Amino acid sequence: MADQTPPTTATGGATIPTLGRFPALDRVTYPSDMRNFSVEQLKQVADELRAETIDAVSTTGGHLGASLGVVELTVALHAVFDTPEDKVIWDVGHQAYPHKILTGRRDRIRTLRQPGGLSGFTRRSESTYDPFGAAHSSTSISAGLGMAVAHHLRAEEDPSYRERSVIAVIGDGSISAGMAYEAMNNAAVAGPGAERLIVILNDNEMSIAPPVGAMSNYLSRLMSSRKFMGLRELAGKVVKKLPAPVERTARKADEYARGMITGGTLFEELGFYYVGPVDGHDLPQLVAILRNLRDTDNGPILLHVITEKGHGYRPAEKAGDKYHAVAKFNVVTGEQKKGPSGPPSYTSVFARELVRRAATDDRITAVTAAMPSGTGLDAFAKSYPDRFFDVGIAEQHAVTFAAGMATEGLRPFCAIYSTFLQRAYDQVMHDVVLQKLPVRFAIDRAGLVGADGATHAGAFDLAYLGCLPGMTLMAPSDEVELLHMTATATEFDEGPIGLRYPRGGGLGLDLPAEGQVLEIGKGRIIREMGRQAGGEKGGIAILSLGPRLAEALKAADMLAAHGLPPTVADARFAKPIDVELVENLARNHAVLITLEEGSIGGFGTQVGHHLARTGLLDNVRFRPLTLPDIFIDHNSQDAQYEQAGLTAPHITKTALSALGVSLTEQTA
Ligand SMILES: Cc1ncc(C[n+]2csc(CCOP(=O)(O)OP(=O)(O)O)c2C)c(N)n1
Ligand SMILES: CC(=O)[C@@H](O)[C@H](O)COP(=O)(O)O
Ligand SMILES: [Mg+2]
Repeated sequence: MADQTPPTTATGGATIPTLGRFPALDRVTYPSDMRNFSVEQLKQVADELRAETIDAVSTTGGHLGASLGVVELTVALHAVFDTPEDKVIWDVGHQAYPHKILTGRRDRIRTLRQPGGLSGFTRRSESTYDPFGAAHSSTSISAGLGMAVAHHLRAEEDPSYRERSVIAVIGDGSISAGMAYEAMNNAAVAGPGAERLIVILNDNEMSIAPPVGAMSNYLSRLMSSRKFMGLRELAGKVVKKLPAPVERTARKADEYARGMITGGTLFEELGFYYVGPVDGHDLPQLVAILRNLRDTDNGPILLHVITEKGHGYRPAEKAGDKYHAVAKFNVVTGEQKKGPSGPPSYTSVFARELVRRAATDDRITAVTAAMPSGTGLDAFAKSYPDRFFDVGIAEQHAVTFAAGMATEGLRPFCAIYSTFLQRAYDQVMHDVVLQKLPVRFAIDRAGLVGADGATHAGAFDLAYLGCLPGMTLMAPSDEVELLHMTATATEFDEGPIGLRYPRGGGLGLDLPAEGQVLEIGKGRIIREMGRQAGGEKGGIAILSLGPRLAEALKAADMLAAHGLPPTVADARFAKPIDVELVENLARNHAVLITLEEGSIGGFGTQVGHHLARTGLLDNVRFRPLTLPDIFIDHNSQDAQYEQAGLTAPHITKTALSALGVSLTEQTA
């Protein structure tokens, strides 16, 4: 088969096999199909796999750069290990597209991130080759260690249960997070089974942005101070299997000797057997090394692999972001098909106001956990590099770091996606809220986010922050409101405050030159029709929090067409709720609907609780509209909200049915 080399095509300066002609890859539906391939054949599989990945993502969009960097590693892992019995865990899972193609999902790879299609991350329910679901980073070593230890326990109970290798592949960005260290700290002492854990550090010197921090510097030094490890050195390095106590003594002596000669690596100090650095694009070498590691139970092992993000596709290699996440694109030119430029994103409006305010307030600082462009703080960094802090993928640290700054009289803005702030919950509660520290949380990507799906949905922040005593929480209904709320957060020194806003563009409203400071805990009436229009049935009130207000207004028009124009109010604050507004709406309307882009337990719960405690619930038909109690899969944001039942027709239907009016009755 090696002589069946496919013709090649120039694509963006890179040379890849002609699309659609994959003689080697076509023979591989599952990894076992290539386990008897020669290394030459595996190389051909890798070339074709890269081309197939590029072609597929050009039609779907997605996380291309990370996937291209691990093509050779993916082929080598599946060729050498007995997957799915041996477990390969991809940290984050955004680099797992080639893995999906090789593990029975090639026929669906062009449904990636599409409605009803493959997830953009690993997922247990999708394949037995995905032993652990991911999307939030830095979980792979913990999960892998758990599996390795569990395998051993199971094997002890049941002799037919063969011991397995567990491989966790983690990036240089993801290894900066605390969880990775917690896992490594535990690995060498976790007990029997842990010696079957192989951590592969996929070091491409990139996170989403260039990686930051001492660990990243350390890895660069480690890489540049040692030449790539060759097979000969490896053979000397991998100690033969010995009875456990002797082995441990031998390893101690070995580590000591290496420490004396070369300075032990951090990983060796943590009890890992460090192997590397090795060239992660040299497939024959990778195969040989992995075979050696597979056949030793001398771990836990850390294999340090050097790769290039975007490798093998010139437009990605040349791009500053290495094509971390791309829209659909032209394979030949690499040009991305960005849609028509819509209104400015919420993110950029927040950043604009923050930058403006920071010009006259040097107490404002900004903290991101490895998402400078995603949070818009790259703009802040350009203007105020000394007041900008990218702490790496370290949300917990980011929050407590901001708390420390707040104790010194600064006005820190901690800008974190809603879904990633979940990881720092105890820091929010214990380090910030309990101490009433004025940390400002800019909670981006609140609500449903589209193609990243359930793992990235900002569904829960209203619930998990709203229940904290002394927390103030705002949600803008449009971009002008976001400007005001950013201004409000800047001036609010009474304690912690959060503003949550969605992924994507605003309504295209004209933005005033500056935001106005809002009165804390006060909403606003947008239309006051429900009371008069209610007639004998009583009127309808819709109290909306956040950008669903646009749908509330559409529903208001629909209800008006039914002769029942409602009152519509914008709550602005999820906490403290505007008690006066809520009570008036409840007293003066037969139906009160709350609306929010968040889960059960959020704004509607706060309102419902107040109504119940004051007895007002006895007299009003209260209908809280929230995200449903399910995880909503990847889809367009609009389709997700449709599925969630948070669109104008749903609101209308809810209002009418609460009044006991059927739609057919009204249309008749
Ligand atoms: C807890 C958490 N914070 C932030 C992110 C967003 N994120 C996804 S991938 C990524 C960079 C990962 O870098 P690295 O591990 O080096 O992988 P690479 O993309 O370079 O292969 C970040 C910050 C995340 N997925 N999870
Ligand atoms: C993999 C990951 O977690 C990020 O790359 C995420 O997909 C970014 O999402 P946004 O596109 O909303 O910034
Ligand atoms: Mg990286």
